[in-house]
Amino acid sequence: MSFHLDKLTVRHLRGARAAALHALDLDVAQGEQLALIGPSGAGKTTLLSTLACAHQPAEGRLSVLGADPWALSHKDRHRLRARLFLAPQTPPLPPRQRVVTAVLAARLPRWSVATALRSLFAPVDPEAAFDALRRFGLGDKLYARVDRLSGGERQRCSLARLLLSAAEAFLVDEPISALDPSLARITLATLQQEARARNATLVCSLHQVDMARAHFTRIVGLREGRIVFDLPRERVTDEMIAALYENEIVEPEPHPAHETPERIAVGACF
Ligand SMILES: Nc1ncnc2c1ncn2[C@@H]1O[C@H](COP(=O)(O)OP(=O)(O)OP(=O)(O)O)[C@@H](O)[C@H]1O
Repeated sequence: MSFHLDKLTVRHLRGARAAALHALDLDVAQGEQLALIGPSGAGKTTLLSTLACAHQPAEGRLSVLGADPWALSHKDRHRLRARLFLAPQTPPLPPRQRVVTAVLAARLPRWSVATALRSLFAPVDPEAAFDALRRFGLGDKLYARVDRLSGGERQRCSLARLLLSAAEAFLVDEPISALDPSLARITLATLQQEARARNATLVCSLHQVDMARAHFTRIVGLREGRIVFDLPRERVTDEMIAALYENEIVEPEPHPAHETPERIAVGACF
């Protein structure tokens, strides 16, 4: 079992009355793949970072790869985290670094200090970084600077790190939020292939419900910090999806009257 949650409650602020996750029960077997869906603020990111042992739960029981992370010593919890890969929505990549160095950093936990230092100056295994980037359609960015990448390219650069990691579970937060439909499909397919090939668990939050239903066989719907459903995709109905997102669609503001060309021109000057 990769993850076992038993009545797990998580609060962002110690002592805060409102919990971000309320008494969640969830089991995820090793090698299983599931999509996490739900409206903004539902708790998807909080759940992923809790599974990554980044948030200490307030109540309930959590088991990650067979261990209670918060009963471990600091050092052992660090070792446990190294067996997981959390890909945040906005990856914290060092801005001035070359893509090749940023991707190879996924190997740091397995390198000696000498190898790590050497790789900063002359990348130790650029072919591996290239292969990982190529699988996400980014092979041509190997030597680009991270701060010159677009939002979608940064996201895929972070996912290329995942391929070079030795993680047994991938926790991926909205990996396709900045991608066009074709790249989104390639990206999800690559993540799923990699997870299958190494029998890693994949928990992936998605805002694109259609993509979640098309790619994942298990769908977990989260709303206001609670699991609303946890079902095989064929049992998830359109009505359930509508209820999950009910009242979440904000009507656009009525269009303002057209600006005169003069005003647009003045605005453009400033
Ligand atoms: N660092 C934080 N401090 C305090 N509250 C937080 C923090 N991060 C998230 N929250 C709150 O926890 C709840 C769940 O947020 P979370 O980011 O997990 O939702 P989400 O489903 O990932 O949303 P989105 O789809 O918009 O990314 C929200 O009410 C949010 O305001």
